[in-house]
Amino acid sequence: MHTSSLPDVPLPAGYRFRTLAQADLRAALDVDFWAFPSGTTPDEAAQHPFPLGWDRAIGIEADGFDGLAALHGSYPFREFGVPGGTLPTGGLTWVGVHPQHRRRGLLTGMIDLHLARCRERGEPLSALFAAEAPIYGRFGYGKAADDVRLTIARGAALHDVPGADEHTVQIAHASREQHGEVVERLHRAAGTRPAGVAGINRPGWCERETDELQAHFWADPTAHRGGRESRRIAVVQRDGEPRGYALFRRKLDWETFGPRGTTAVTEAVALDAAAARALWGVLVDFDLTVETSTFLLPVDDAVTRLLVNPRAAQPRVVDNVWVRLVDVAAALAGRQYAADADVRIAVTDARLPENTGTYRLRARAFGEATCDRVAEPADLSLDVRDLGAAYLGGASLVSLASAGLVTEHTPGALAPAAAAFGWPVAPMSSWVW
Ligand SMILES: CC(=O)SCCNC(=O)CCNC(=O)[C@H](O)C(C)(C)COP(=O)(O)OP(=O)(O)OC[C@H]1O[C@@H](n2cnc3c(N)ncnc32)[C@H](O)[C@@H]1OP(=O)(O)O
Repeated sequence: MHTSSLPDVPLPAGYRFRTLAQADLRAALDVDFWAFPSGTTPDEAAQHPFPLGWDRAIGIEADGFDGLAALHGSYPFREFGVPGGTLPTGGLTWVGVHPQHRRRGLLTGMIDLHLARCRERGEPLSALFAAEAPIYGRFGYGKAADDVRLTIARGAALHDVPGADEHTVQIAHASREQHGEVVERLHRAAGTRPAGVAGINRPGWCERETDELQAHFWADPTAHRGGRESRRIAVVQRDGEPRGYALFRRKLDWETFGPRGTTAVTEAVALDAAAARALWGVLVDFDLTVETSTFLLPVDDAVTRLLVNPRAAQPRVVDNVWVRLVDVAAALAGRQYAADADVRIAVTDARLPENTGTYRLRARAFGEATCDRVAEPADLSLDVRDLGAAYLGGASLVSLASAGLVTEHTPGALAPAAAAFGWPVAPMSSWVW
């Protein structure tokens, strides 16, 4: 048992944190499957790549209990997209508590440990995908991004884009050996310059940065296919240069009157409008299918504009990444702003009281930003959770104020601050970690 390297964070009596190693894989999968019921067994799952690094996987043991009572981990995102740049971010994940031990404060202890370790490692942010949306607000995480999910009828009309017909689309079995490099390169480019405009990135975007994550991402176990075919890829090219790709799986269904297959697109990126038009033209027109569903797309993705009848695609908007400012001053100074700003913001943070205070943020539009603690009256005040919601530019401070979550103390301070906290491109992560 190794606990000495962990910060001293309390747990309820009878429970203790424990660092984990490869020998704990089965126990980790077992508690995970207790938390997330699965048709797969831990023994089966142990055959496939495990995405967590063991240096960041922490279990909880309980007196008189075999196995692990709880588990959590985090991914070391060194380059998590924030407006105009990237910041090191602890991507909280694999949070699970055995049903016998729930509602005793184990999640609370795990969050405290996670945030303490983020601070130790110099990660000014933490981010996560929430299994259930009500869980994480109490711990200072705000809903920072949405994604949109579409169901596009086969053959749906798309606007023409000049140059689209100069592209070719190659369709193949997807594999890390064949496509790992091109997918990584295009995915990174789509996050850095999603609209082809220099300096305007997509906040919330992050790469599968570790080898464990890459191996896990490309593994394609039959149990995870939901009855669909193995993973396929469409790569759109212009003059032999890849300009976008989509990962997808089809499923064939027959009814009395004919085929009713579907295509599920799990990730799609394109570097410009013509490439997007060429790619989606293929994705919405597979033989023997009636519709194409999408998974995580930015709410401002090109396809939402390419569709002549976007309403017919039944858009559903769902919470995507949640963000928690672990070090408020470093986080506020570590992003760019969409307008000049000079504003004093009072922040409350019950979980990390060292963050509570007033911050003077000074920024040039799309340029340098500084943030200092001040002992001055605040122009605006809000909780760290709501600062997390606004941080990636996805939630306007004005909209938060309309729900009573931001208070304007200096008349006229709110609107310019809201403009500065915005960003020209909607935030989103293209994959769930
Ligand atoms: C980032 C990720 O990995 S998301 C994955 C989260 N995991 C899951 O959803 C798997 C199934 N669920 C579980 O494993 C557990 O029930 C957890 C992790 C959600 C909660 O763990 P617990 O140890 O029961 O939480 P804990 O006892 O610390 O509760 C802290 C507070 O959160 C609240 N809470 C816990 N779970 C939920 C929930 N699902 N919805 C709403 N509130 C919740 C508790 O009521 C408690 O509130 P209180 O302080 O007002 O009393």
